Amino acid sequence: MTASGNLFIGNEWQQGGGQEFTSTNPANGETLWSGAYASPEQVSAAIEAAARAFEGWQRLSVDERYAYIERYSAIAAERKDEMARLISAETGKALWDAATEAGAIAGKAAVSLSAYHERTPTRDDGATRLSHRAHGVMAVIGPFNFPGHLPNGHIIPALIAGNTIVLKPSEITPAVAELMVSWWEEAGLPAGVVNLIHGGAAEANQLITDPVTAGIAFTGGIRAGRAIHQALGGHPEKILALELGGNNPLVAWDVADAAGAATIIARSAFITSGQRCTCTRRLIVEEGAKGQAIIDAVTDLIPRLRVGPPDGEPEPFMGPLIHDRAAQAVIDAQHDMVSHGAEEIVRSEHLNHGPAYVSPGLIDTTHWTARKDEEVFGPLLQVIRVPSFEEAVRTANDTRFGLAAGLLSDDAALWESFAKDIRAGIVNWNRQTTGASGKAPFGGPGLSGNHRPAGYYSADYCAWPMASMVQEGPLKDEMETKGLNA
Ligand SMILES: NC(=O)C1=CN([C@@H]2O[C@H](COP(=O)(O)OP(=O)(O)OC[C@H]3O[C@@H](n4cnc5c(N)ncnc54)[C@H](O)[C@@H]3O)[C@@H](O)[C@H]2O)C=CC1
Ligand SMILES: O=C(O)CCC(=O)N[C@@H](CCC(=O)O)C(=O)O
Repeated sequence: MTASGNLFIGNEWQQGGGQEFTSTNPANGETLWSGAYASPEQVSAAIEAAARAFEGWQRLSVDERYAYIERYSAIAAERKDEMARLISAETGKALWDAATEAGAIAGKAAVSLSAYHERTPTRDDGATRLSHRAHGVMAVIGPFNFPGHLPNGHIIPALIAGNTIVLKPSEITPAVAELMVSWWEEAGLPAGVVNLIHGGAAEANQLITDPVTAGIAFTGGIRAGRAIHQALGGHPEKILALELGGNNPLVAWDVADAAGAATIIARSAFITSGQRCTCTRRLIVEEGAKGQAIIDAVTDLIPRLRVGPPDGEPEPFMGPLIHDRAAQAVIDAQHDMVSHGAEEIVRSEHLNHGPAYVSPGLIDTTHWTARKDEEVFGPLLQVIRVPSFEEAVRTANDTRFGLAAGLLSDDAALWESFAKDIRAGIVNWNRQTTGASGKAPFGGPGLSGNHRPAGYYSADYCAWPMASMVQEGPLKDEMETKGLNA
């Protein structure tokens, strides 16, 4: 935390008045950061500061607002190594993986500006006019797994549109949020345009239900997403964008290069230790020799994936999970599957590096009798063998979620058919399910969100359209009024 405090309200750093908490490096258990949650009064003060700033901020032109954002992005680009090291230390991501996130933070501004112009165009033909207006104070609530890039992916489009922000990052990753907010301060942003509070569910709930908060951009799991949706029931006046999890399928069918497929599968399932919402959770293959060849290739590859300290040499493929409870949850999920008929192919195991580490696991859940359609947020990949491609697509769609899906196949006709029938927002062919493009919308149907995709379409939930019919003055009413007595 900064010398003067860990909350940023109205451009002042101040100590949190609520419960004290710490952030821990999952690779070694060391305390990385300590601070305190915002008190209820401080949550209110942050909202008030953002509300005061809104009037002036929304009156600036897009170009004027963007000038601040460009300054922030230049700082982010200059200091991306520092950010990568912090992300890696706070989340346990391999340093190379954290560096891609730090790069994405720096690269978000330009793409968000084109998205704003494309998605919220201004039109004026003399008689009708279309413009877009900001909502007001927007709450941004972030997850731990992309503690910089994902909140940043809400904040920048919201600021371009003219909103002001109260950010509540994950309580597991406060330090990354703090560094990011210090860059906004350094960029000279007017007081109150971006505010930072820390807290958990209670603080988030106060923030979103405050009558002044006009919009909520949330990225996280289904449980919190549902709680927010319920808390805002009966409040149609608030814009709510929920980016939630997935139980993402990857179908491998008619692929000659099984080893090549295996590397794509590994990058889909195990990158960031399986802690991406886009990670493949279910690998669907053909019964018999063809499917077995894919499974064998993945089985051979798994021991080659280096798991170790995020900054280790040689560099690891993946580091620890976010904490030891997350690691244990993977082991428990695997145990639950095995006790209901699933068969371990490569067992996910605790590793000597520390309690937050587990190795990648591959498990055949074809005969799992108590199948759960839940996101296991870690490096455990389920295999499901099916007799036909139709059954593969049916199995892929057999989920309440709908975030990402993929097909690995040499057959273009299968891809065309897959793309027509699969139900997911991100659907890839011969590419990993992870690593979505910021130039595309990011979200999906079902329990993966509430139909307000982020990424390129974030501009949509950051502004509302204003339609005008206009006639230049002086006023002269030339329209006929029917039913009017002379
Ligand atoms: N679709 C997407 O864009 C993405 C989705 N995710 C999902 O996020 C999850 C992992 O991140 P986590 O940090 O563990 O998620 P989480 O849902 O536990 O926490 C996310 C945020 O919600 C807050 N929160 C928790 N309970 C709340 C409540 N009742 N009301 C209001 N706020 C509450 C937390 O304090 C935190 O800031 C996974 O499920 C993953 O799939 C992660 C990244 C991207
Ligand atoms: O908004 C964007 O730039 C694209 C979204 C994105 O970066 N997605 C990442 C991470 C999301 C996650 O899984 O937490 C991805 O697709 O890997």
